Amino acid sequence: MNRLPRFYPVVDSAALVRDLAAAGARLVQLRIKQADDDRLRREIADALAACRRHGAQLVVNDHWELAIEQGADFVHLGQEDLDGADLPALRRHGLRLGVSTHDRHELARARGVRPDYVALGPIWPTALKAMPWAPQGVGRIGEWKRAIGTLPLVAIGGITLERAPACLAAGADAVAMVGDVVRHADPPARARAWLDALGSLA
Ligand SMILES: Cc1ncc(COP(=O)(O)OP(=O)(O)O)c(N)n1
Ligand SMILES: Cc1nc(C(=O)O)sc1CCOP(=O)(O)O
Ligand SMILES: [Mg+2]
Repeated sequence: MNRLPRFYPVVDSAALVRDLAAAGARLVQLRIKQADDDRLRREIADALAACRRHGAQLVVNDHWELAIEQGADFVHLGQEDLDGADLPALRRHGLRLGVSTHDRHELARARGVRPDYVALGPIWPTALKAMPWAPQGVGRIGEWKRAIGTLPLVAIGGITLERAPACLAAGADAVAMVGDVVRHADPPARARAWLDALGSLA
């Protein structure tokens, strides 16, 4: 298992994938929740071209068939997506898999599909989406890491640059975020600040 870059931004456009990859991000997720297949194809293709140009890896959230078609590096799936996804097809086409977890049951289910990383969230409250889970707290990162060992763990939910070191110290291998970068006045500059703060391992 190749180590995940510690800085893992989640964005909703190929343009932002491009800008963050150009700024130095080496793992970026394209998370588009409402779009028709033609637009999704264009966005994924453009995001992938930008990642290839800058030596970054692209994660596609939800849209696993288009991710296979376009040759993305990773797919990220939520628990509700696992039933409908053709996981053997992902493996056949060489895509790696990230799975969301929010409680012990979901962690056990995620581990059962042998993902390349699991995510735990929301660590802190998040404004991005309504979630039925209470904030996990930093302590649960350590609990998850002790449970999964060398399987990479991504922390997500309310994570800011200021909060990130606590997540990494608690055992997260990477930190994922939306608002702290996407809602910043200058997302590429914020990405560079993240990369500087997380050091060469980012
Ligand atoms: C790195 C990472 N972790 C968790 C999520 C959430 O994914 P999911 O459960 O599929 O929910 P949506 O993002 O689709 O609303 C993620 N996207 N990335
Ligand atoms: C997309 C997502 N998934 C979560 C989970 O817990 O599975 S929390 C989250 C939102 C992350 O956005 P922000 O960094 O702005 O809080
Ligand atoms: Mg999803």
